[in-house]
Amino acid sequence: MRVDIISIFPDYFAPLDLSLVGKAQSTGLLSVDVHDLRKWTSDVHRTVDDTPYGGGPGMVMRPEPWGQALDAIGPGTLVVPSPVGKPFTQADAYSLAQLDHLIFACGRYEGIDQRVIDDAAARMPVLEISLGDYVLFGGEVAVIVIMEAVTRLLPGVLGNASSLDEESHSAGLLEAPVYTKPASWRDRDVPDILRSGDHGRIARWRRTQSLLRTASRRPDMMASYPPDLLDKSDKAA
Ligand SMILES: Nc1c(O)cccc1[N+](=O)[O-]
Repeated sequence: MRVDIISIFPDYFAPLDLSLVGKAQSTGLLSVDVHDLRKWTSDVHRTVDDTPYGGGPGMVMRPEPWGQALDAIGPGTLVVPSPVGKPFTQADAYSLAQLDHLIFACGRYEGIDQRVIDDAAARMPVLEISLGDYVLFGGEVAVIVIMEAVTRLLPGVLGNASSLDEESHSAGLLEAPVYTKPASWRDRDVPDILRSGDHGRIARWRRTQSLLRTASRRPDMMASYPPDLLDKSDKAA
């Protein structure tokens, strides 16, 4: 997978050289190129913003630098993290992980001139994605989150791909609580079932805990969980 990131703060993306994303780059599973938007400015002050038409607070990112940057880097699938985007889900991470070329546009200020999105959409798929209903300074941190969610799904990145099967949000439920040694810690013991060695009962316990946790914390997920995936033993939970 090829990834291009366009930002006025390219240094924000140093974390992508760390951990598994960094390893994915070093093993050739992923290439990440970060571009300073100001490279496509032509004035002495390397201006990327201007006042909004129609008035209002703040500044808007000018279309010219973005248009030239996307002309140079595209086509690909343009991903624009934005508070007005579609909420990002694990399903979206899986979809993005299937693509060959992602281009991330990091907006700042009050956002990017709408014509940049409209012009790009005439030449490539454009996805406006939101991480949540809150306001950030810009799209950079959202790109790091999306990059981590997507990279870990690339074949060969995780040593044990089966761990993807049961983790939260992949199976449509929150995962069960996890424990490790010691068996007792500050007078709190690991549930006996997990030390029983009875893998069938352990699997059922984890399933029950997953359903209970999802029902109590994410009723929205429970409501959209396919009923035919709930079996008789679940209903007893
Ligand atoms: N919420 C927000 C923002 O305020 C600015 C850029 C991106 C996002 N987001 O992805 O959620």
